[in-house]
Amino acid sequence: MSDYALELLDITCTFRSKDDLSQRYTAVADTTLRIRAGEFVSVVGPTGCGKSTLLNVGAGLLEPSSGTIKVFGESLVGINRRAGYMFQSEALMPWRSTLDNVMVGLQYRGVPDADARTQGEAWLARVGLSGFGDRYPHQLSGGMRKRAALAQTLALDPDIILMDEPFSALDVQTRQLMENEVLELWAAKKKAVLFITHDLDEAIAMSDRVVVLSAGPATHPIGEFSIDLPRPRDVAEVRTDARFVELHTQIWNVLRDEVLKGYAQQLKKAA
Ligand SMILES: Nc1ncnc2c1ncn2[C@@H]1O[C@H](COP(=O)(O)OP(=O)(O)OP(=O)(O)O)[C@@H](O)[C@H]1O
Repeated sequence: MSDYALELLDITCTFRSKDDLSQRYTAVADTTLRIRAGEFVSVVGPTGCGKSTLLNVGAGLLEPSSGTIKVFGESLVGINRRAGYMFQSEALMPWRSTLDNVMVGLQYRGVPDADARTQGEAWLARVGLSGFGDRYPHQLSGGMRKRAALAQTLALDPDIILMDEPFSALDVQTRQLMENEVLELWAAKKKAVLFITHDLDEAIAMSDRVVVLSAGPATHPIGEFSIDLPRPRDVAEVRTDARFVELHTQIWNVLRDEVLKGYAQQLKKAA
């Protein structure tokens, strides 16, 4: 079996420009990204560079213009059924209770209702939401909704977890609590994680490896850093570690110019 859970090989994604349909825009070019089984990899890059595009390619939601995707060594066709996703936006269905939201994926998979309920309740307990199963999403705080979404994703026991800035809407303290919870759950099950974030501190604190993308167009990896900080980690405490500071400086040296380029492009687009 392949060592890699997910391989994005020589991926290029070209879109019709949103502003002028006769123009084409190459968001991502010739990008190769491999994630080992059990590895936690973060991808950082300037705003609008193509991070979500790569994640969508890995999820099988977006077909690249060229390149190959492999899942545990097999070429991916259609949706990546070994992967679970957690996006920035809320994925909970507002008309379903929290427990029903967690159960729904299992029910779609044909798990009998009683089993789905037992597993759903166990997942709610694992993410600290015991007793909240009958609440509706609007009756939960932002952090609780993220916990419910996490339970919904992990209940399906995916071998690969794709996360696109899942905690960016949360306040700093809640965010750190959630990051620690994700690390604990990950340490127990050791799934492959592809984590997209704007936040370099978050990327370093969580990951085994951080990949830096260039500013667009034709975004591609321009740096890769192994994060040799010991585990288990507390995301707040690890930030004071001398090695964390050293890694942050090294990665920021690569990322800084790209962030400035990305920012200039956003200003140009807005003008
Ligand atoms: N379906 C599409 N059609 C046209 N252009 C697109 C499409 N999807 C993405 N793009 C463009 O591709 C580029 C990369 O977008 P993407 O959302 O992947 O960036 P990102 O790094 O995730 O952004 P952010 O950091 O703001 O979340 C952007 O310029 C975006 O406008």
